[in-house]
Amino acid sequence: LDMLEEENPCFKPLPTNIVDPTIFEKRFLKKIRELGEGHYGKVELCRYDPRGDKTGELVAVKSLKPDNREEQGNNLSTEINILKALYHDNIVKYKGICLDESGQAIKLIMEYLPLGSLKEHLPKYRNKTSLGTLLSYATQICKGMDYLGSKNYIHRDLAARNVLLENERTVKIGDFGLTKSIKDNDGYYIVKDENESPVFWYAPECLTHCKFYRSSDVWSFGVTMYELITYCDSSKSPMNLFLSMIGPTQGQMTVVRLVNTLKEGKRLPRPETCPEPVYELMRRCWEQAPEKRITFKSLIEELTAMQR
Ligand SMILES: C=Cc1cc(F)c(CN2CC[C@](CC#N)(n3cc(C(N)=O)c(NC(=O)OC)n3)[C@H](F)C2)cc1O
Repeated sequence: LDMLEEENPCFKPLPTNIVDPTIFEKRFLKKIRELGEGHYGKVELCRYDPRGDKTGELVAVKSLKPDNREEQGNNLSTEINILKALYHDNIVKYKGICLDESGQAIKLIMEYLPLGSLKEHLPKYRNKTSLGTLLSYATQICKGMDYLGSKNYIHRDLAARNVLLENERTVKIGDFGLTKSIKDNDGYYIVKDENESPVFWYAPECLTHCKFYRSSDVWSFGVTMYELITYCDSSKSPMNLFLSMIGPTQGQMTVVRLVNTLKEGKRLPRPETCPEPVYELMRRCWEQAPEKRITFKSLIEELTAMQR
């Protein structure tokens, strides 16, 4: 029998030095500063420093505010499960999770991209960023979005503030806080909590019927491209331009005025630095009817052709 035991691998003790690299221990996660704040939580820059000598790696950590934990807990878990399953050069990398002792306050650990979002970066590096580079960023965003759509997800919050720079040449979609699966509800998601919605990036069907399709993400991409071409100049932001078009209103009247303005066929105007063909592409993202809008696949082809 002991011959059997020594030889048989089933009896060998499991090695204890195998650790799961996606589990981060709270005691080694040291907060450095806040990177952003959302409705229900925040994203912080942390150093994971198990050796305690500041040689650990920098990571971005998303966590929920205490009073939103129970209602938003499953949203963060959903976001974690979505990001964990996404592998694409233009999507921020999932690194793991951090459980706290109670196991209540789970945290999402992502790679840290120190150049930050396009919203912060483009205004500062306007003179260093050519139109070609902007079109390359737009193409990369479409590649990430086309991949997301191929996995039956809709993003629902595509905007320059959620696109990160890995380096001067590479961008990644960095936040999936509102991403939903449309696997089993025939191609659209019913938008529930209005207060999350960035209305000036939302397509008409989202504002009127609370329905969000893949093609609603295309509309938001068009608005994001508008931001790129204007180097995220806040004086020309989609919000400021739409407010100037619909007149300063407040509260829910804003959405009503916006819907009517869009229904009349009014759209964000062509920025003076924007070549006609590029503006034409934006306009094809802003077709009133969702099914008439250009797809991310076609956007990739047309944007690539423009860069030749
Ligand atoms: C709880 C919900 C919630 C909380 C939030 F704070 C936000 C808003 N937040 C999103 C993540 C954010 C922008 C993007 N993309 N970002 C990520 C990195 C990174 N991975 O490196 C980064 N880097 C950076 O700024 O370097 C100088 N910024 C930025 F934190 C804003 C959205 C939310 O849904």
